[in-house]
Amino acid sequence: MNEPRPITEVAVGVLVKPDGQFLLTSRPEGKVYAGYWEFPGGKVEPGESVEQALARELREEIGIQIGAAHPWQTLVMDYPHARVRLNFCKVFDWTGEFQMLEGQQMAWAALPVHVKPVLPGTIPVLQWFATERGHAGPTHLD
Ligand SMILES: Nc1nc2c([nH]c(=O)n2[C@H]2C[C@H](O)[C@@H](COP(=O)(O)OP(=O)(O)OP(=O)(O)O)O2)c(=O)[nH]1
Repeated sequence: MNEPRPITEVAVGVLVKPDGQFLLTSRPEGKVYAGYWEFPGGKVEPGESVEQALARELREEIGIQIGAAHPWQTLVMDYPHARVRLNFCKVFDWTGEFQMLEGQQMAWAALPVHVKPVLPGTIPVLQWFATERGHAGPTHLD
């Protein structure tokens, strides 16, 4: 049997506003899946917890300071370029102005999501939201 591919831990932030809208950002030029929409986050560095990595990534990428990160769901994705474990955390509190420090775009979204394309690893999150919110019908546009 083949050895499983090594897994890269990724911390992902699901920022939710009081009205239920959630933040999506586009992947910057130069990264794999450039232009695809996702929840902001990035790889956990050695010695960091998921919560620490999330706070760092959101500070570096979108310029905000987050309050508590609430672990929500995890998902392993096997991409051609990597095998990743996405650690999705909900975040309800943050301070600072949003700044797209890597030239991304941002969008506050609701179901169904209108920005496209969305990253494959983002689609299950939209389905979790749909279940949580009793949303029927498509979660995003193809
Ligand atoms: N941030 C984020 N990454 C996701 C999501 N869904 C998903 O499959 N991924 C994948 C894409 C990448 O393979 C990996 C995240 O790595 P990344 O390239 O964004 O991480 P990073 O900011 O640390 O990048 P770098 O230092 O390697 O440039 O997780 C998502 O919703 N958000």
